[in-house]
Amino acid sequence: MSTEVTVELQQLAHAQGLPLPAYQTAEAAGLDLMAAVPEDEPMTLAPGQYALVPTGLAIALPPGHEAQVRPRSGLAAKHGVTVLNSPGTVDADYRGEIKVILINHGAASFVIKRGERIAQMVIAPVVQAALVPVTILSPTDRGAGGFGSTGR
Ligand SMILES: O=c1ccn([C@H]2C[C@H](O)[C@@H](COP(=O)(O)OP(=O)(O)OP(=O)(O)O)O2)c(=O)[nH]1
Ligand SMILES: [Mg+2]
Repeated sequence: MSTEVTVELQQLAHAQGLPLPAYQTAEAAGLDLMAAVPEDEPMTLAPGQYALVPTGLAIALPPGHEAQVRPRSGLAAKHGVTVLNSPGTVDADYRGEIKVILINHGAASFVIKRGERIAQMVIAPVVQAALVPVTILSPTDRGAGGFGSTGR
């Protein structure tokens, strides 16, 4: 079973009437985020275009956690629509509206209607680093090899 943390959720005025995000299945990792665009003003992404899409939601995460804004595979597979900065990072101390930067890599225009599930949000623990400046790093077998150094 997955672990559970309590996250305060604020539905902003322009999201009133939309359902709150919910896990779609028992072990789902992500909460679907909905577009809080006006009912009479859907947003259209022309091919190659990107935009900041409002969700009408703000959250207060417990310290030591983040929310990752990730694409929905269905939108990517069917329409070429994805999250431009994926995974977007929502910091635990952010109290503003969560927004999704959607980009249309598809060949056709993509219309985002109010309530459309545009991305998903995964809550995850965060480890902060205590950085220790050194002149020489501890050695390993790999060393500086990378980018295909172990062969194909
Ligand atoms: O997809 C995203 C990514 C970020 N944010 C919000 C929450 C996050 O805490 C804040 C800052 O995000 P980030 O650190 O990625 O952006 P930045 O360009 O570094 O801005 P800042 O200087 O405000 O940190 O913006 C979103 O709503 N959606
Ligand atoms: Mg930042």
